[in-house]
Amino acid sequence: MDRSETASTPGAPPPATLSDLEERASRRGPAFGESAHILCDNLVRIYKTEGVEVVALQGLDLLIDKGELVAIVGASGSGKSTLLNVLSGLDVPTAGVARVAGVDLLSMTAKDRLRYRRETVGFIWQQTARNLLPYLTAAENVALPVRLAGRGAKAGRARAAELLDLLGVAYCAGRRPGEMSGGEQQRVAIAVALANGPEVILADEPTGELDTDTSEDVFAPLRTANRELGVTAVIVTHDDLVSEQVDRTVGIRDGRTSSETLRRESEDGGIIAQEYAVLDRVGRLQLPRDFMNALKMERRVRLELERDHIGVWPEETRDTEGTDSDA
Ligand SMILES: Nc1ncnc2c1ncn2[C@@H]1O[C@H](COP(=O)(O)OP(=O)(O)OP(=O)(O)O)[C@@H](O)[C@H]1O
Repeated sequence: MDRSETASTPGAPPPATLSDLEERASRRGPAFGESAHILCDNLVRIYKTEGVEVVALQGLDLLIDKGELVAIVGASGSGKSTLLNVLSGLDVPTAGVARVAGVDLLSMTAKDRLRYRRETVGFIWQQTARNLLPYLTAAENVALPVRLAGRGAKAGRARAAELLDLLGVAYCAGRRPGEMSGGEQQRVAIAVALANGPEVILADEPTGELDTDTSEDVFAPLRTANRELGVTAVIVTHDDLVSEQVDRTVGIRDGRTSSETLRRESEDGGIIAQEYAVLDRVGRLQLPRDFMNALKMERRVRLELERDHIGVWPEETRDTEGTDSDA
């Protein structure tokens, strides 16, 4: 049957014209992650060294809303630092989409990149010595980015006083890094990262060099910055104290986001933590390795759609009751 026949069939809807199709396309829902503050869509980063390729990020998807405080966890080599380097504008991904606070990280000019690193994101490294200039006092370290952004020495001094006070290290204002403890240096480092009022702060193992008590002293100011200044915060960490106190922990495995733990307060004031597998846009998910090992799942699994869940069985099992191994 050709189109002219359809058009002339009495009672049949008229065929769609080009302008109908255009109008329908423009009515499509919002694009993937359109409202997210941080968006990574199918992010790939391949390092090439001496002819050898290492795929550090293999199609990583991540959405973080404005004002969230998120911990990123994963085994050594899973791609956490690579991800932070991309988000901080230090490194450029090989493919995919990376957008932070509306800035497209793949198409920035050198000038945009400088402005992005100076004003949109703040960064805190694990090594305390890397965050601060050793010959400047705490107040001078915090004032420096403000002055570099062209806001003047007076504004820099005022901002330093305000932030050092907020983060509980006002008493360190006149000290150089060598005259402060590791925890104090990291709190000053957070003040430096916040100096130009960034929309996002990124921290790579900020408590990694500290003992448990001092670790709390550093995590608390990050939470303060997140809650009181509304800054979106992403913290890469191995520290349970940090990962267990945020509302959302994202697990990375083999260069992809694999699982998420969401925490919420229960009615009796306790914390309920629920672990989820991450489902990507086309329906792929990674089963936790320990689940796969426990049921000897390899290569292929059998799926069955139930009324309110999907059953997943190892290939050879014909357990159609699905009582023990529903996923
Ligand atoms: N500059 C580089 N050149 C080549 N390979 C790299 C480079 N940086 C990272 N890699 C490789 O990319 C993969 C991911 O590294 P990445 O540093 O992101 O992992 P990570 O999860 O941060 O690890 P860790 O917890 O040990 O810091 C690893 O296999 C690593 O060896």
